[in-house]
Amino acid sequence: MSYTIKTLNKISPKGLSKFGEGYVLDDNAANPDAILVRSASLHEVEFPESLLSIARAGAGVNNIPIDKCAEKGIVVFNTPGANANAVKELAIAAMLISSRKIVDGINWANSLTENVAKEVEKGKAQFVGPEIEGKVLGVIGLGAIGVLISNAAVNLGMEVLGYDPYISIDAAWGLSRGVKKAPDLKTIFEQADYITLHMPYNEKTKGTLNAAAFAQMKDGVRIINLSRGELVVDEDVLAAIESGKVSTYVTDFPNEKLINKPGVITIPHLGASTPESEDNCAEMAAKQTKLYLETGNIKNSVNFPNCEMPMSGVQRITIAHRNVPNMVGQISTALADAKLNIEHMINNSRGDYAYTIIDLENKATDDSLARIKAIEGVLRVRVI
Ligand SMILES: NC(=O)C1=CN([C@@H]2O[C@H](COP(=O)(O)OP(=O)(O)OC[C@H]3O[C@@H](n4cnc5c(N)ncnc54)[C@H](O)[C@@H]3O)[C@@H](O)[C@H]2O)C=CC1
Ligand SMILES: O=C(O)CCC(=O)C(=O)O
Repeated sequence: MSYTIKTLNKISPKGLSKFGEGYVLDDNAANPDAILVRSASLHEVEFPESLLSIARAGAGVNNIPIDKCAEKGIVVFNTPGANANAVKELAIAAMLISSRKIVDGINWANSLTENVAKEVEKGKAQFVGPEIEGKVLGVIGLGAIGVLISNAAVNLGMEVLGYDPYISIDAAWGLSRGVKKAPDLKTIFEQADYITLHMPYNEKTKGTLNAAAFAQMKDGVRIINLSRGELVVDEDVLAAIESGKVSTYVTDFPNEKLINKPGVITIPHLGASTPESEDNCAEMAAKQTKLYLETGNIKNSVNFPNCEMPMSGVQRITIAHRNVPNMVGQISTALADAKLNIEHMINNSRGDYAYTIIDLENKATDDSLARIKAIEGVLRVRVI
């Protein structure tokens, strides 16, 4: 069996090498079995019938229409935590450059033409900025990145307040005891000297930092946004800088409104741009894709449930379907009517969608497969 993988964006060769024999890597494939992508938007893309999966080599999946994919039985993966350390390190740098006027200072030093050493000592007073030790950091979103930055900030001597209404048990276990729980955003807004955003961008989080939020914050607060531009209302943060409410806004998401504005430091989406994180993300994306193509097992999907079973029997069929009653009953009946015996089976659900893996003792007939495909709510049937 040979599979074609289409790659969008620069995906680390170390990760792509995981595919190995039997895989064709083609940037221009018209009918790929799988896509590997970083930040390229797939919202306007028409997906071919051949496409079985999309793997986001990274965390945020707002560039992928995950519900549309689910309806077509296309499994979407991401790579949880694979670039978290890279973002944590940039977040620490962002806090420091938001405080110490390092960027303005470097630009100024480079603009000097003569008597440089003397001019530096005379002019440096304009670039004084506060230390972060002893200050209050508000972390919004305590997932893979939020936990790392919270713990690092505690170690740097900051007081850390964390807010996450959906925190996972694993994330809670990973948090330093020094991190205090904020019961709501208001607490973060009212108490933090620095606020850093580490939640996903979606309809609920869009514009979380808006004029009403800035009004509740301390004067001179510093805002770090390495998550997604849309979480902060550009006009409102610019107005808050103008009024002195916000001292500095560091964002990894420059746009025409934000570049070259006083008080705004724009970084060209470098959060995950380290060799280590590019390798980690690509390796994880490749491994998950390979696993899915070769076994139908799903690991780290964002639109279907995770579902894994060791291969057994003579033939495996997988069914991606809507999460509706009696689906397993209808599938089993179609198989039983064709005198097909199930050796092992697993069915998991997640929200509106579910996934079933069945290992058969004998090969499925075309008729039985056609019957399963025809069941209302079945989105994709694969024979492996
Ligand atoms: N600048 C860059 O290059 C990168 C940016 N990112 C961005 O950072 C985001 C977070 O990444 P990870 O920590 O890896 O994801 P994650 O999924 O591990 O953590 C996200 C956390 O946000 C929480 N959350 C969801 N809605 C929330 C809300 N309304 N308020 C507070 N918390 C909420 C979730 O419960 C979860 O704990 C990604 O979605 C992505 O947009 C991630 C990696 C690189
Ligand atoms: O691939 C990249 O450089 C961006 C990473 C990112 O934004 C993410 O993982 O959400």
